Formats: sequence, structure tokens, C-alpha cells
Amino acid sequence: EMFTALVDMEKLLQTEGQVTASLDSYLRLEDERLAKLRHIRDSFVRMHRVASSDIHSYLANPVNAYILVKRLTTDWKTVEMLMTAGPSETAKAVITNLTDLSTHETFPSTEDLSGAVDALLRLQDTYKLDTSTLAKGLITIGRKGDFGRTVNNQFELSAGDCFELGRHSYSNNDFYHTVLWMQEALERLDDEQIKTANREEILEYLAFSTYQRGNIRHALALTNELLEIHPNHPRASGNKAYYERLLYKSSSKKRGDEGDDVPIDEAITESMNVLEPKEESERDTYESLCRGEKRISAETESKLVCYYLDTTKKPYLRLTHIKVEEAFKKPHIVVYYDILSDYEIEVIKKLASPKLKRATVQNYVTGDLEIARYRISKSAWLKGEEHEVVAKVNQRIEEITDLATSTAEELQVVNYGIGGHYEPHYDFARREEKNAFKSLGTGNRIATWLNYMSDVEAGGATVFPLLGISVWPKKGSAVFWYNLHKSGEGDLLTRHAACPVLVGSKWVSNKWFHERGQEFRRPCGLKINS
Ligand SMILES: O=C(O)CCC(=O)C(=O)O
Ligand SMILES: [Fe+2]
Repeated sequence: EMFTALVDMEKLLQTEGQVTASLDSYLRLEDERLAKLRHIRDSFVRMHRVASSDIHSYLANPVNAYILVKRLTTDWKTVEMLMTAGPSETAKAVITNLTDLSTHETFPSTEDLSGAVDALLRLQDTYKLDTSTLAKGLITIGRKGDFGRTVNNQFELSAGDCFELGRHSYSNNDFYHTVLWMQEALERLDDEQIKTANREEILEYLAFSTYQRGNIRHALALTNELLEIHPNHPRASGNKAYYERLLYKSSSKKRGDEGDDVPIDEAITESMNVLEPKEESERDTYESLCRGEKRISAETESKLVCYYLDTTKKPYLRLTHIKVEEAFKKPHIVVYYDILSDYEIEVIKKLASPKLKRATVQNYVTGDLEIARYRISKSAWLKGEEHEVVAKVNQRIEEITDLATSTAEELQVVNYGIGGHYEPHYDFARREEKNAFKSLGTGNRIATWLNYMSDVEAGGATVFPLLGISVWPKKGSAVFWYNLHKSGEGDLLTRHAACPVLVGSKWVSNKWFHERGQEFRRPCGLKINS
């Protein structure tokens, strides 16, 4: 699929170019065909006008008689041919051409379409984007919580697009967004010259979702509007009666009358009207960190420091200055600046691009690798032997961290497309995950090194919900942390996530270090949480 990585989406622009060219040639052929038909029609009209003004003298001329016959035989055949076989033939040639194209992978599938819709809805949710603004193609958010910057766009969503987004929300049981998108679809439909959606269909979804949200009175009004357009609508009158009954019941209840007992209806209306104050979930914290909201105290933050790495004992790095910034103390999470050069990044991206595949996750129970909605990106693995740049980068990471790369996993290169993300997770395997990393035979993932290989225009932070910090991608920099305590126990505070990319493309690469080989580099501790 295409939507999972931005590099693949770039190919779609070429496809769009090819489709445009094919459509151009079809329209040119169609224009020619119609021009021929118009020409024949005009000559028919001219001849008919002249002939009718004086039929006898006109037909007295044998040439004219011949022409008339010819018009109604050969010329008519041509007209028939141009009118019937014409459009489909022209179209057939162009379609064959396009189908040839679509058998190659440059054509998006319906799965890509639904992935793109999913991504838009995820972005709207995570970044609290306003429906109308989004429909106008405008996005107002920047990096690092620098809100208020508007990313401009010339293209807007049609009523039909908004309807599809609403339908998608509906199939996810997300009635809140269904209502927003269906309302937007209705507004847009009013302004459209060529309608891209059907008012009745929108009203039906809108009414039902409005009811699901607990506003029965408004659901009834919308259903009445639907009945005005389509009095015999198969479901509307039943729904109308149902809503009226619910309203009657709740009003008679208020008056103190005992209505008939219809417990289901009441249970629905009552549970819908109660909004319980609930504790902030991990999801809420994660999303607020993605939006760049501050979650650590000024005091904690004030203790974090910047320094230069001591490179005196590091042969390859002795002459370099490496800037380090602490992002958190315990667990110690640090950001290194200017680690990869633009050239190295280009080489790594070039090597990885042809190998990118939808990223997988390990099934917790079976140990199998599978694709999951909570991790949307494409990734590839690069060996040190593949290119001297990869070998050099591995070497550099080894020197900076003092950890052995010989037992580390290969360099994983990841590209996230629009909406691409990785929800909160641990990089290490929990005790109950039996098969994790068994085949590697090098123990658990002791530490994570993550290179940022692009700037991201908006979104795409790496966030740690239990710590309340966000690390923002900066081309060339890297973030590093230990996943395991010295005892070998997993550090539960290292739970982290990659926020959805809102604007731009995010490239990262990472090195996962394993326990074996580090015995003298990071000796074990005896205490559980040391
Ligand atoms: O891309 C990121 O910011 C984090 C990626 C990550 O956590 C992972 O790949 O395990
Ligand atoms: Fe991770």
C-alpha cells in the first residue's frame, strides 16, 4: 500500500501526470469526434435549409439528388459510427492504456483510499483540527507547539469527500465526527454547481448520528427534512415515529406521568446524556504531547542540561564536538546534535527506498510478525557491508554510546507518510512475550538509538507519555535511551510513541542494541531498578 510512506506517495504524483496525459489525449480525440459530428450536422442543416426553400429546383439538379442520397447513406453511417462506436472506442483505447498502467504498482488501491481517509481522521483527532478549516485544505499548527501557522492549500474537499469522511467515521462508530463531517457535507453541497453527494443520504447519516449523540429533538428535525424530500423513504418514517416516542416519554417522565415501560429506549437516552468526568487516559496525554503541550514541571525542566560529549577517548571522534542535550534525567534520555550529514542521510535514504515495506509488529501471543493499524510506516534494514556510509554510521553510534554494534540489529530505516504514526509501545520485550528476539540469540533490546533524517513541517514528534516529554525531529540529530535497567528488568517509564505526521515527510533510522556483548561496557546491577 501507498499511504504508509511518503516516498511512495511521490510516485502517485507521476501516476497523476500519466493519467492527466491520457485524459488529455482522450479529450482531444473526443473533441475531434464531436467536431466531425458538428461539421456533418452543419452541412445537413445548410443543405436542408437550401433544399426546403425550393425543393423542386433543388432536386432538379442531379448533383444535389446525389448529395441527398449520399447524406442519408454514407454520411449517416459515419454519423452512426461516430455517435455509437465513437466514444466507447476512443475510451477503450485510453482505458486499455490506463489499465496497463494500473497493473503496475503506481496505481493506488481502494485500501490506499481508505488508509488516506483514516489518516485524515486520525490527524483531525490528534491535532484537534477544525472540520471546516480542514475541508478548506487549511492546516493550522506548527512544530514544537508553535500553533497558529497556517499551511496554505489551493484545494478543498468536495461535499462528496466530506460525506466519505463522515461515512468512515460512522463505520468506526465515531458519531461525533460523523455529525461534523455530514454537516460540512450539507453546507458544501449547497454551494456546488455539480453536486458530488446526495442530500438524502447525508441527512439519513446525520439524523441517526445526531440521535446517537443524544440530541433526539434535532435528529427528529433532520428526519422531517428528509421526509420532505423523500416522503416514501424506507426508513425515515419508522425513525420519526421512534424519535417522537422517545421525546414523548422523556417529557411525560418530566411531568411525573408513568409511561409504558420501555427500558431499552430509556437506557439509551439516559446513558447518552450523562458525561462522567474521567481520568486522563494515556491516549489523552499522548495526543497532548503530540500537539506540543508542556507536561513537565518548570522545576524538572530547569535541571536538564546541555554539554559537549567527552570525545578524548574516542579515536574516530576525537576531533569533533558533539553537542548533547538532556531530555529527561531518569530514565536518562539524551539528544545528540549534528550526528549525520546531509550526504549520509541521502545515501541511507537511497539505499533503503527500493526495499521499503510496510512495517510490522510482533504479535504478543503468537510471536508472529504482522501489520497493525497502530504502526503505520514503511521500513527497510541496512547492513554495514552494504555501503561504507552505513558502516561509518554504525561505528559512530558505537563510539558515542560505548555499546557494541556487533550484537545490535541492522540499521532500520523508516519513512512515515501523512498520518503515519506508531502508538505508545516499548522497544524491549516483556517477560511474557515468549518468542521475542529468540532467533537473534542476543537477549533483549537494551537501548534504542534513533536518528532523525528529516525535519518535519508539523507533527511527528517522539513522545514519552509517562514522562511527559516530546522530542522533535531535527534533521541530523539523534535520541538515545536505555530500555532496560542495569538489572536487565525493562524500564516501564520508557514507553514512547511516534506522533502522526501532519505536514511533510518523516524519515528516521534506528539501531537497537542488545544485551549480549555489553557485559563489560554496561555491567549488570544487582538492584532491581538501578
Ligand atoms: O519514529 C519515532 O519517532 C519513534 C519510532 C519508534 O519508536 C520505533 O520505531 O520503535
Ligand atoms: Fe520504539
